[in-house]
Amino acid sequence: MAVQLTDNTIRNPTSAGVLENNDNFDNQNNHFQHTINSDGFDNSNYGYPVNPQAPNLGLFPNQFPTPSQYQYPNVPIYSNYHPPPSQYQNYPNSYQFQYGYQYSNQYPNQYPSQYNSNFASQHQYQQNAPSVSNQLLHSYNYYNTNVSASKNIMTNTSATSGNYINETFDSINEHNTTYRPDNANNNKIDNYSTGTSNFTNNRYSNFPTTMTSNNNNNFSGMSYSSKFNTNNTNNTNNNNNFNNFNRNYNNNGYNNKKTYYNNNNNNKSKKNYNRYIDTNNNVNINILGKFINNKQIPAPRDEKIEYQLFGGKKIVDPDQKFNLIQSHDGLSLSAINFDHYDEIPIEVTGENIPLPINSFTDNIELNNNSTKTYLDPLLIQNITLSRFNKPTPVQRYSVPIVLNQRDLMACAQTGSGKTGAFLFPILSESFKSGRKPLNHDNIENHDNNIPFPTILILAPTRELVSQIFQESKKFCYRSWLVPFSVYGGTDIQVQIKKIQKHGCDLLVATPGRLNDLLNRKVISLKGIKFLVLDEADRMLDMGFEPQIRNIIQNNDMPDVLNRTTLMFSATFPKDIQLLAKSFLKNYVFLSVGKVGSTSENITQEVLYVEEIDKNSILLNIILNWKAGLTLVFVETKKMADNLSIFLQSESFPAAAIHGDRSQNDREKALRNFRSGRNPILVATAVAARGLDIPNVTHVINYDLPGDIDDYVHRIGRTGRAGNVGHSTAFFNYNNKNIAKGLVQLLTESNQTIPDFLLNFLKINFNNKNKRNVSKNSNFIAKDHRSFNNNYNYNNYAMNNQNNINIISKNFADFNISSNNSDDFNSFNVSNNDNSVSKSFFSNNELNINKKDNVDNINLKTANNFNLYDFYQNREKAEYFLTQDDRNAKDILNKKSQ
Ligand SMILES: Nc1ncnc2c1ncn2[C@@H]1O[C@H](COP(=O)(O)OP(=O)(O)OP(=O)(O)O)[C@@H](O)[C@H]1O
Repeated sequence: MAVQLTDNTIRNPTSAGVLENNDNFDNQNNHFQHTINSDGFDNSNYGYPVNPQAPNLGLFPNQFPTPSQYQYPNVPIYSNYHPPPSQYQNYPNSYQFQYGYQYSNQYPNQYPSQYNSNFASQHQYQQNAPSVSNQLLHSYNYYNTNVSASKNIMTNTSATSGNYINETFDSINEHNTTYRPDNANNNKIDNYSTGTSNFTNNRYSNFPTTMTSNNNNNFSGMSYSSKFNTNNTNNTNNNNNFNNFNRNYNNNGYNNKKTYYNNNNNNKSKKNYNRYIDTNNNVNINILGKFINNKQIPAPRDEKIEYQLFGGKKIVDPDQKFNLIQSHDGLSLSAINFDHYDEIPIEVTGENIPLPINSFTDNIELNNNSTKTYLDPLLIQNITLSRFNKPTPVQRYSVPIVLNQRDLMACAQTGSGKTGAFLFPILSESFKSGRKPLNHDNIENHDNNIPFPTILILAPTRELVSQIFQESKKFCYRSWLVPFSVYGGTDIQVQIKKIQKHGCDLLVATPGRLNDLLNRKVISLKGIKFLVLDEADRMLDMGFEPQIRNIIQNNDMPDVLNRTTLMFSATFPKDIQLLAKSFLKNYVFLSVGKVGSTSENITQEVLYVEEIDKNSILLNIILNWKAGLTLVFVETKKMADNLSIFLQSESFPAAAIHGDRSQNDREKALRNFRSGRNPILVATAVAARGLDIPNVTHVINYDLPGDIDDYVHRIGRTGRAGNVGHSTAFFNYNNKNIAKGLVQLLTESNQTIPDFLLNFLKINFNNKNKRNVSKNSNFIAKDHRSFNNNYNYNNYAMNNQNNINIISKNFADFNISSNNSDDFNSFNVSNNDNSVSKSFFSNNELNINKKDNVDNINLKTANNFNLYDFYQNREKAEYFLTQDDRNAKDILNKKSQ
């Protein structure tokens, strides 16, 4: 078959595969229609681009026109094609360009963005690569590429799985690029005679295996993983400026050491290199400080370890707005913008709340005796090495609260620095005061081989434990504390051996593995001074609560009065707050508001997508996504596997992470995601909380979770620490349960609410149950104790019982609290005769007579006040209270007048 060519189409001039004259442009469908003769050409590699003026490029080199023959005189803008016809969406997959020169600065840049993002997928440029910006490139091959002077290639671009073979780059500029070719051989990044090459903020892995003649280059803010070997023949590394140049290849060696040190005039001071990051639990005893005569003696500084931990040159500039930080794996850098942080509203409730600090070096008021303290100087040094210039809001408040020995329940945005908020005060205090002295009995019974940590941090997932451990290592540097982490999926015997060999003062653990170690009696909790529950609401929900209770109450950990207990999360539902109180004493509740902070930094989009359409819509989104890492959440492990296989079959470098994968596979998937090797990660809820991965630019809720708090944590994997991010959620009827919460959250975060979602609410909930959607709600969670609100009925709710309060009319809000846990002793509602509870209620005229129900909800005596049982029987209890709703409400209102 033959079709018409338009006049201005440049014909393939070669003898093989000449197009016939009657090829033509289809105006109606806006694409170039042509068919190829039976000459060996394949339609899939032929027929695009859509530009009627563009040439048709053949598949084989000898069918290519010479460069001059396919210059585009007037490359049209395709902005009218929206959305692009589906047949163009894959343009130009599987193309091979022998000469790419004419494409630079012309074709890709003028192509509309929806095409651009797809540009160069699986392409081979055998000569002269084009300039490419904001692209997601995968399977990108450069052969024998020559880029002429001062071309920007790969700006804000993510390139993976490419081949870079025999290249010569002449003065190129690369910025903010993730770059992971598979086979990078014999590459030259040279400056011949023209300007200087600039490489800034790029992430490289597996590249280049060999790099020669590095002259006058400026490498700054770079991260390389895998080998970066300049140690080859004719190597003349002169006058290069390696600034903040981090390499991480997991202890595989430091191949180019000799080269760097032997060459001339390189700004190569050792401290500009990060040679490797030790991701293992190995303890380097050389950097352990001592605690002698009630004083910490820090170990001497060690440059090598400092580069491992903190990754490069210290940047201390008090005036700079942007604070460069390094990721946990040393693979990338990102900037924190603190501009909005001062506007964030903070609500702190509780008794005698200590004043916040404004800088890490501020004096801290101690309430007890009006003396002052300060953060330990060693800790401040480590904070400085981490390039944290000033505390985030949650840190400003938590530091003095904890140093005043107060328990804390803190609720702050995802990515707002909660890890530092608990580590800083705890470590500072521990640096100053050492281990908890064991009492006589304890010493006698203490087996020397059994470590008794001072600090216990519990977190719900292995990955999060590992991340907190990495952070702990930084801030414990040179101190007397040995940090250690334990989590499932790893050899427990190896862990036991290590922990017994090195000891352990700061333990980060998942509850399951810690219970296992406690059962084997290889660790003791009797020295615990500080207990932290990170992601506390998750830790106390139905899944984890029994394990947590076992660790805290059924082992040898000091009781609540003899330890400091801290709970952190970005979400704190009311029922969990009630439950949590049994682990806390007279705590301060800290809520860091959301306005102007992370929640607005994340642009949230909700699309109506039926199940059957999810895959194709996902593909479309990924194809059109700009640079960065994409995290896709699904509900089931099976779905995670299936979806990642599907994406791989579509040539997308995706991996899956979920609880059924081996720990090795989980870690590998995460590592490859962080490094950009697999820039798409399909995950179950296992990756929803806490993980701090720089460069996650897009979170996609392929399946929405059932709970709005889970949604908050999931989208919080992007837009971290003041950076911006984007989230897309696929919504359909199956997500009915989350609709109201979603609308509320979108409203509160100033996001656009799609009409379909509002209609959905109207139809399905008839607006009757619509929750109060308030734009003014600046806080994720409120303190649900009495003094947090206007209904403060101290001395009222219960005769002779101070501090026992009723704050609201329904059971979920029905809150019995005490500022003094001893009060519970007299609050003996577990008596079967119900006398105390009866008198409690009748004194307050609440008139609740159903004593059977009181028995059923099984409130126990004060010392062992078991809100868990209370919670378990919630359904019954709710019934019980709603009967008397009206009375209760009336009385409360009366009293508040
Ligand atoms: N004071 C600070 N200055 C600069 N960077 C900081 C500071 N505190 C924390 N960061 C960085 O901000 C990022 C987010 O911190 P972190 O992981 O502690 O957040 P988070 O509040 O625990 O988030 P999530 O709720 O998701 O667990 C990290 O990369 C951390 O290194």
